[in-house]
Amino acid sequence: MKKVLLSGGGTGGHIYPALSIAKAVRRQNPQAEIGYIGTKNGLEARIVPKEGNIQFFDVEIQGFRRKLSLDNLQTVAKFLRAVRDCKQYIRDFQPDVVVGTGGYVSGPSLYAAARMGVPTLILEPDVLPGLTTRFLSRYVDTVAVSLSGSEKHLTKAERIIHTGNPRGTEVVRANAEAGRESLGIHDADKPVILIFGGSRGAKPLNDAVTEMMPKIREARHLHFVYVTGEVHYETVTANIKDDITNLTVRPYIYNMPDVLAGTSLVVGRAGASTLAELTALGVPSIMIPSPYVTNNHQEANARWLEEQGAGRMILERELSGERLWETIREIAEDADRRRQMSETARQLGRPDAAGEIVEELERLAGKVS
Ligand SMILES: CC(=O)N[C@H]1[C@@H](OP(=O)(O)OP(=O)(O)OC[C@H]2O[C@@H](n3ccc(=O)[nH]c3=O)[C@H](O)[C@@H]2O)O[C@H](CO)[C@@H](O)[C@@H]1O
Repeated sequence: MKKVLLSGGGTGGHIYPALSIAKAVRRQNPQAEIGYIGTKNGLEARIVPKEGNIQFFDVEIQGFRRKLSLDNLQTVAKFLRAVRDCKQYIRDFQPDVVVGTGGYVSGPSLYAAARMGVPTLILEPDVLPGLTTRFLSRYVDTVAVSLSGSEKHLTKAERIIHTGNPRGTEVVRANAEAGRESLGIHDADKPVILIFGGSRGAKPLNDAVTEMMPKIREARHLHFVYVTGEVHYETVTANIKDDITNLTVRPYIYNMPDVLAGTSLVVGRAGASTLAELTALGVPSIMIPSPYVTNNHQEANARWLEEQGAGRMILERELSGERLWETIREIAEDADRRRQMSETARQLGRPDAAGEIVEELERLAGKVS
């Protein structure tokens, strides 16, 4: 397999799995050429170029509204234009296989590829497949699912394989020491508590963290890494005094695999990639699922983790600085409990996911060429 064209966007949960696949492809064939179809204004336009050596093709696309609306006519027009652009990119790049990892942009890319007879695979990261996967499932050659249960919503798919999320593979290869160093944490024995609200930050979580700041300042035996999300950074940091020595605040973290590998406890949202990362590494967590997602799927994710004993869940409507602090304290200060949660989490992980996906891509590429 020499040329792979990836496509996924909007949030980290769709971009990072695609990049993990790119890395796994290159481990097998360092000469492989990788292309990426994304939107100019999406997070992918910032993240993908940082990987280096990936050709970026941009398309314009917008999502469908669930209600009947005039906007949807415009969406259809944009979709058709995007399909035309993708066909041109595919003709230029000549990929052996096209891979989608979700987000609206995967729609035209995979649809165009399937129509042109180029082998296609889509990865579904969540238990409840999104609109794009449901639409594409009848056109693509393979749907790779991350969590069992997805398959029953994808009855039109020709072939479904269970792989897990490739982000799991990437984090187990990460370097914990480099992660801590990059944040200026030099004490190897100090438990690190990483707080982040998905790839874009979460205001309700930030409010709770602001409320517990006096407690954080006192807990010198712990180190807190607090990722606010780019858009919230200025407002949040304006209220934090800069003399808190056991706290590192960042708007965003680009070397998350290394940072996660050096983390003792994560506090955050329950998106699919985050879950894959925590379970592959065996990091205990306190999840505050986002209630603003389709079919409340993050609560299902968080509940799944809690029921197995790998994490704790606090619903956003019950979140307060005090409640969060108590839960952090219970786990952070009990090393045995952390070890137990960590072991349980690790048993749920799928560290081989990327390799399994690459194997399927090889099979698909070989089928046609
Ligand atoms: C709000 C929303 O709609 N979220 C959805 C979105 O994922 P969303 O991007 O919100 O969340 P995910 O947990 O899936 O992915 C976040 C990714 O960003 C990384 N990260 C995060 C912060 C940071 O500073 N640096 C960094 O690298 C994390 O390590 C992770 O790899 O798509 C997922 C997959 O369909 C869904 O499960 C989520 O429910």
